[in-house]
Amino acid sequence: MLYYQMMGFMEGDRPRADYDLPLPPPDTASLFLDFDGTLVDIADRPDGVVVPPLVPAFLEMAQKRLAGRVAIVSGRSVAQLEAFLPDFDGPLIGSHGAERRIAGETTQAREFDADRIDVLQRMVTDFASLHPAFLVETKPTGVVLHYRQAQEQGALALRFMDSIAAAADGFRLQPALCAYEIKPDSVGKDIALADLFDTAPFAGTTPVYAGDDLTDEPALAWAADQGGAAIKVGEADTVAAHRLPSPQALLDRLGAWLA
Ligand SMILES: O=P(O)(O)OC[C@H]1O[C@H](O[C@H]2O[C@H](CO)[C@@H](O)[C@H](O)[C@H]2O)[C@H](O)[C@@H](O)[C@@H]1O
Repeated sequence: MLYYQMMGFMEGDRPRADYDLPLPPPDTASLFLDFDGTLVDIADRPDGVVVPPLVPAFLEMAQKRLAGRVAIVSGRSVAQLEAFLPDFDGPLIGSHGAERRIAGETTQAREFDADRIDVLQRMVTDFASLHPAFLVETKPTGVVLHYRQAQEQGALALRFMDSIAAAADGFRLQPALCAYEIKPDSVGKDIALADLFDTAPFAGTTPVYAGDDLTDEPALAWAADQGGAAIKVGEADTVAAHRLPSPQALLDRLGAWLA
C-alpha cells in the first residue's frame, strides 16, 4: 500500500505524488527550500503561520548532513524569516531575491527606489483601509495586498494593484496566493539562487529545490537546468518533474533522504 493510501487519500483524488522521487547523493547535494506552503502550511493570515517543531529540527539535521548547504528562498522579508526560524543560521533569500542574509549580514540585491516604495506602501495601505477584509504587508522592497479574507474582492485587488504597479517605473505586479504584490522588477528567486550557487559551499553541488507558489516556478526550472531535482509542493500547475502533496510529505521525503 502506498503512503497516500495509508493516509486515507484515494488514488485519483490528487495529482501524482512522487514519494520515491530520485534525489542526488547527499554528499554532493545542496537544498533550497521555499517557506510558506512548502515548509509550513498556508494560514489565513501572513502572521498566522505556525512553524511546527519538526521544521527547525529538520533544518538543523539537514544543515549538518549537507555541511551547511541549505538555504531558505522566500517571498517573505528576511526579518520575517528570522522571526519564524530564529535558530536557522544558513543563507536566507528574502523578498523574492531582493534581500539576502548571508553569513549573518543582510543586504539588498541592488539599490531600490526607496521613495517609490514608500509611495506604493502608502497607496496600498490607504486603499486597504476602505475594506476591512484587506490586509497589507509591507516589505523593505515592496508591498503586498492580501485578500484571503475577502476572496470575492480578488478582481478589485488586481485592478488596483495592477494599475499602480504599471505606473511605478522599476516595479512590477507579482500575483501570489490570494494576494497581489508589487516588487522590484528584475528580482527573482532564480536570479538570487544563481548568484548564491556561484559561491561556497554551494558551487559545484547538485541542487534540490522545493516550492509551492508561482514565484517558485523559475527557481524550479533553474534547479532542473542544473541537473538537480525540482519538487512542487501542492496541486498547482508546475514545470517541476516531481510533486509532493504537503509540507509534511516533503519533510518526510527529505528526512528519509538525509537519514
Ligand atoms: O515564497 P514563500 O515563502 O512561499 O512566500 C510567499 C508569500 O507567503 C506569504 O503569503 C502567503 O502565505 C500566507 C500565510 O500562509 C497566506 O495567508 C497568504 O494568502 C499567502 O499569499 C507572505 O505573506 C508573503 O509575503 C510571501 O511573499
